[in-house]
Amino acid sequence: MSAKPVLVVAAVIVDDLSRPTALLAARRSRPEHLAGRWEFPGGKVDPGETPVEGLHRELIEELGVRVDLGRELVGPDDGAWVITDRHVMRLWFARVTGGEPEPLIEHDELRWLQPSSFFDVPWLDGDVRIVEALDSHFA
Ligand SMILES: Nc1nc2c([nH]c(=O)n2[C@H]2C[C@H](O)[C@@H](COP(=O)(O)OP(=O)(O)OP(=O)(O)O)O2)c(=O)[nH]1
Repeated sequence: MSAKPVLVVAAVIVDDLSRPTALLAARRSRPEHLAGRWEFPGGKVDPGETPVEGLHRELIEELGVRVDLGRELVGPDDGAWVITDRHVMRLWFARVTGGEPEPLIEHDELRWLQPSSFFDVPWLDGDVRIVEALDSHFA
């Protein structure tokens, strides 16, 4: 029997929640096997945290920003997104309300991407279908 998947929460940070034209992608700097690949900022939920609490904490730790959350990007796997054989991810749209995003830990570069350049960067394998699904949400 396989173990229960670990929940990862992440943000699709956009320029405008009601009419997004760009999202903020982050390049991982570690661990080595993920370094150089791009992802949605976020991380694992800690014991005792709700997913939304965990997401706010991760965004402060990783990017130094506070955000307003929009709606969840509901996925096809019981409402979430299976991203690896051990992790399942939930994502929310978000808009920065405090601070300027910086790659503080885990990342070494951030980039705003418009739909025409979504695939200019090499996403983590599990994120590819999420980025594809996002296209229809952008102006
Ligand atoms: N944050 C994030 N993780 C992703 C994405 N896509 C994807 O496959 N993953 C994988 C990478 C990792 O194996 C796992 C999340 O782990 P993480 O390293 O971000 O979690 P964390 O910040 O809590 O880190 P740690 O304390 O365990 O070091 O999910 C994504 O878009 N965002």
